[in-house]
Amino acid sequence: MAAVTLSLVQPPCSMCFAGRRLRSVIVIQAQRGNWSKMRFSNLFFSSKVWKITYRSKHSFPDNLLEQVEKCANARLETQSKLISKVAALMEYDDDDVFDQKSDKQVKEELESACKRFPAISLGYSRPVELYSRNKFSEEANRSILKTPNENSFLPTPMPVGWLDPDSLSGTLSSFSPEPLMNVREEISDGSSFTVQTATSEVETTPEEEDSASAQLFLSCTIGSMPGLSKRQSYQLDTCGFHTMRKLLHHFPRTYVDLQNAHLDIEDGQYLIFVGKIVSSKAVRASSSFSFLEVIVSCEVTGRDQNPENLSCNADDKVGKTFYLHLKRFFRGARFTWQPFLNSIQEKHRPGDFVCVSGKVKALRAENHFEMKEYNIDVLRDEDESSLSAQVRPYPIYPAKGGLSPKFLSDVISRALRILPTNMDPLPKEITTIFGLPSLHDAYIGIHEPKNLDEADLARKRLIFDEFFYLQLARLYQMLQGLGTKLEKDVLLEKFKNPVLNSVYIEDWSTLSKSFVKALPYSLTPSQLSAASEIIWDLKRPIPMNRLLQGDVGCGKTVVAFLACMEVVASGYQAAFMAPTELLAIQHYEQLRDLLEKMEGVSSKPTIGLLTGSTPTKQSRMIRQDLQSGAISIIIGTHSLIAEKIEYSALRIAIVDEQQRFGVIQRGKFNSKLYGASVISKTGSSDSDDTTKADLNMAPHVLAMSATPIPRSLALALYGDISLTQITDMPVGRIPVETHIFEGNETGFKEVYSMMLKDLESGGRVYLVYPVIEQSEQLPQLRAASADLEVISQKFPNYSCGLLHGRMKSDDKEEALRKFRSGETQILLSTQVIEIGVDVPDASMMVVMNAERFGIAQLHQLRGRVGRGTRKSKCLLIGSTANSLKRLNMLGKSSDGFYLANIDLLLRGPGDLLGKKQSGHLPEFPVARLEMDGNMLQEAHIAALKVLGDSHDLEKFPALRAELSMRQPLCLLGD
Ligand SMILES: Nc1ncnc2c1ncn2[C@@H]1O[C@H](COP(=O)(O)OP(=O)(O)OP(=O)(O)O)[C@@H](O)[C@H]1O
Repeated sequence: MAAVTLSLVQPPCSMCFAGRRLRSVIVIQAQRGNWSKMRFSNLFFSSKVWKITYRSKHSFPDNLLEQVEKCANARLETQSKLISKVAALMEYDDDDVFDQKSDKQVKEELESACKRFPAISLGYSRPVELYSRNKFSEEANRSILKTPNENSFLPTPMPVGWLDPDSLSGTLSSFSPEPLMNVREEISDGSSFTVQTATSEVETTPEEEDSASAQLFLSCTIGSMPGLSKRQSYQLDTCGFHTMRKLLHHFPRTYVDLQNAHLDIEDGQYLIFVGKIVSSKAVRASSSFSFLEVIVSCEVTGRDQNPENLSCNADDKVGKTFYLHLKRFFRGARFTWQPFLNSIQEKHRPGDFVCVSGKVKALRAENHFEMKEYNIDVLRDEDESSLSAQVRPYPIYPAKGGLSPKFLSDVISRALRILPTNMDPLPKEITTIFGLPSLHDAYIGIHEPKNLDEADLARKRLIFDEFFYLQLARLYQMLQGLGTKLEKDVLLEKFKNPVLNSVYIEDWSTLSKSFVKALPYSLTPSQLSAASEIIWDLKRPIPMNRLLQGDVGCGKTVVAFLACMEVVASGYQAAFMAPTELLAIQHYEQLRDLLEKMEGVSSKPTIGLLTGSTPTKQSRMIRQDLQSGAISIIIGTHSLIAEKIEYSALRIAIVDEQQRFGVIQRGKFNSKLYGASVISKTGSSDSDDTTKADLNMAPHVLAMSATPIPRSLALALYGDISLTQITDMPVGRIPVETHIFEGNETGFKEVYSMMLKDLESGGRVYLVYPVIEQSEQLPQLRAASADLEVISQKFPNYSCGLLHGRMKSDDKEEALRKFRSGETQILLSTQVIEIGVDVPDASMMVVMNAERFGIAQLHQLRGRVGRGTRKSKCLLIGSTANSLKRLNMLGKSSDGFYLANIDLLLRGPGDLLGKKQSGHLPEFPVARLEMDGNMLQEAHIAALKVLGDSHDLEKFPALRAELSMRQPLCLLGD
């Protein structure tokens, strides 16, 4: 049997609960038939226990009974002490049961009781505090949760300790609510009844106290919410609703259109009725199951829609009486007690006017409907009915952790009643500018909207908050890293007017100018302005953080090379990090060739290549050269940020954003601050800007995105980054022709014939497959390895190569080299070639099972061809006729940004960015980046405005507190 440990040294509030629990235990155990063992000095009290419990057959916890029994033979004071407990549990005043004693007597009694009942540790709290049910929550609790409406949401005056069936019924099925199991824990855990806030330090002045405490509301623990039983708060807490914020952020999944009842009710409709209770019956169905059935009769009037009655006057209204059977079920022995059943039955009195809303289910009898999930409000009089039966959206909540939607909606509704109106941390100015409701109204609007527009506006505000705090945190963190107010102002200004500054080519370094001269083509206007913008940044003593965006094949790499040249010209080092080894090698070779062609430069930059496959000895030498400054541009993969790598004077890190170079990696580059002593050997510095302050500056970061990321996504991913876009294509590019085929016999026949034609005219063909090996699970997928033989046989006059991720690095490079040089004319590959592979002579891209790839991905693949002057084609083969629809979109547009936006809408950001990158996207509970991207930009502007007004948010303490709560700095990386 469960042992009960009662600690009397608990805080008063918890004692009150401990008492209630103990009472429950006594009642339950007495119900089990042990009531007769109890000895009480007060006969009336004894009979009360008997009355309540006579029907039941439970057993009493031994030790408690023993104590009570022993008490009967003990001294009067000891006896009365225990009886006092029980009496209070049974809601009687001490005075009814025993006489008041002097302090001395009490003290003596306490000491002797401690000896006699080791299971009970007695303290010095006044018993009355322990049992006073009025001290349900603490004063501090109230100071935060108090509102004018509060009283109406305090617990209904049911017998103390009894569970409110209305709110608990839903939870019972999923929890095993064995009341005894939690007794020890609940009694001993008194601390949870004090107000606990999950806030970090919040600094407020006395004047702000009021609003600050209102803002703290959201951080109050769920246990501090008035009107919840300890059990309910425990259940809520266990299911993740630790704070009021968590609870209020359990948003409705959807809303159904709640309409006023009409004459032609259909099964499954959500309707509102106003009517009169006809009967209310609570029935004990078995020893552990009971139910309540309330029948409400409702008169509904309206025009008769029956065609047979069309002869009637159109203005004539007819009436019908509907009977609603509202049913609620209770599982658990304690819900079968007659007093409990009486109490719930009495809550709904026949004759009461009520407003009922919920989903109807037709019963067999005509005009009779059942409602299992419903809301019922008792109206004061019949006149109120017209007011109550207003059409409104009916929120449908998702269940969570076993808590039923009904229970959650009830608790949320209670929380809304005590929501302070002045809880909004956002400055009023911001909400006004962006036309947003206050936070209070947003919570009300999302949970209990009067109409769908209100719900929509509320959602807008909540989305705005999600985006706003993300932006604010990122910008705030950046500002913290800057020293002077001026620097901060300049940075914010730069974000407000992003395309602000650039350096004309005349002012570029000699090295950069010579590099431009060495190019076999002239830069496009877009490339020029991108390079100028970047070079302007490079000349400033603030670390650059820029994203270079441009459609596939637009020529981003050469712009990045120019940034390297500029840095090297100032006597510093540059690191260029590629996502794959293949690309690192490609960039290295491209740069090496261009440098070779460079003329009129006394000392050319020295370059190095470092990847995971670089032999140990060689990599050691490269590391040494980096440390000494002998290498001025290093190209490689992730190995560039390995711990052992030390740079002598790293000034810029260029990163291909395919790998989503997050703040954490950026931090790694930051940790590679160069030592002031060593300056790169190429230091033919034509800039005198190098100051001492420069030497300790974190490197500039230039990220390159081959995926044209819609601006909203870029903001969500980076927030703090400046954008540079290349919007034009090199001159002479011929748009790639896109053809879509169904992967049937005819389709393939046509594809092969087009391939042959292209090969005959000297072209080179990529064949891209979704998988390397054929799989039994997905036999419809063509596999690169398996197809090598088939294709070789089909095109016997041409040689085929194979390239996939499982090959060794050398083999991959060899396969690509052969294809680039023309030794092989057909390259069967997986999507490893999707990123950055540049073979200008390739003229045809064939994608097998194209529906397996995202639109943005296919656009990237298509970008592998048409990079030279040859007319190129892209053939997309869909497995089924159905899959062709989506592929057709590619046929219609070659604009990467347009396609990326479509992909974002169709498949969400995860697919657009690929698993690796989308893993870095923040999670937004209500916002969908693909739908709400515009709001992100508004939030960005708002964050800039707020920080512009107060760099460290000193003017907005509430906002700062909220920010620290929402965005712990550890989440922001670095
Ligand atoms: N202004 C230009 N005129 C002609 N050709 C150019 C120009 N700029 C770059 N190129 C060439 O265009 C091809 C593609 O350039 P690059 O690889 O830099 O593109 P990218 O934007 O990085 O593409 P991807 O997104 O595929 O990585 C290269 O062969 C490059 O030499």
